[in-house]
Amino acid sequence: MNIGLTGGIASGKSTVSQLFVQYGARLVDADRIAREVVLPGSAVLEQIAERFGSEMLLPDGTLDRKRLGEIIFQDPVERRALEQITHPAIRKQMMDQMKQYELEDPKRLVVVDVPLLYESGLDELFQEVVVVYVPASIQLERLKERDRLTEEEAYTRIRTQMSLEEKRERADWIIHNDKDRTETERQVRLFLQEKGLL
Ligand SMILES: CC(C)(COP(=O)(O)OP(=O)(O)OC[C@H]1O[C@@H](n2cnc3c(N)ncnc32)[C@H](O)[C@@H]1O)[C@@H](O)C(=O)NCCC(=O)NCCS
Ligand SMILES: Nc1ncnc2c1ncn2[C@@H]1O[C@H](COP(=O)(O)OP(=O)(O)OP(=O)(O)O)[C@@H](O)[C@H]1O
Repeated sequence: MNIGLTGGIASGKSTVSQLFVQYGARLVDADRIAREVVLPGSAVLEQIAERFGSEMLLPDGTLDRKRLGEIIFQDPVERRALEQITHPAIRKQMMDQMKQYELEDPKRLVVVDVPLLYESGLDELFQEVVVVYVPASIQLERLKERDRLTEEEAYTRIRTQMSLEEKRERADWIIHNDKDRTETERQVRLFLQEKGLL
């Protein structure tokens, strides 16, 4: 079985993914793939340098993620341009990994963590979509704290994504991550029990 796991920025997707892994699932992580497809020497990194300028590369040839982030989270045109370059490669790699894991062990759960799952219209690819939900105030606080952002910077990033309320409405299953990690783990176990996976 496969599930698509999504939510908002800093709502707790990685935290919940790791819990699924603890209970035996295999994980496909779109953020991680997004980092792999821009490694030095890749066609994607070359296209980014062409479109955004070679000043997007650090002296060691890797992508200056902070600098590119400052541009794309503020400007929808630039963001679209980056997505058009990166998303096809990310999607292909994601689907390849998912299919390979399913072939290797058809009974084992495959969790695919995709931040922009609904925004990119990928919900039909998965048997079920699980949304990791937190109220907006907690999302803002956790994002500010984790990424050392000001209130304004954190808001700007949150606003680039579909609201968590809308994602929650579309979800097949919701995991509430506003309490402590033990409570979140209880909900992960409940999901696995319901699906006969625990
Ligand atoms: C702009 C980049 C270089 C900034 O890197 P940085 O290391 O600061 O952030 P990181 O990649 O860890 O992303 C953190 C979170 O930002 C959010 N985010 C990233 N890209 C986008 C986007 N295009 N639109 C909205 N939210 C985004 C996601 O919630 C993600 O989990 C990077 O996010 C990127 O390459 N984005 C384009 C690829 C993409 O869309 N990735 C996200 C889904 S696969
Ligand atoms: N139940 C919780 N209680 C307290 N802090 C939490 C909880 N769950 C997650 N966090 C913290 O909130 C922050 C965001 O969590 P996490 O990194 O899992 O989110 P994410 O959705 O994967 O983020 P991104 O979209 O940026 O990849 C982290 O600093 C994490 O340690």
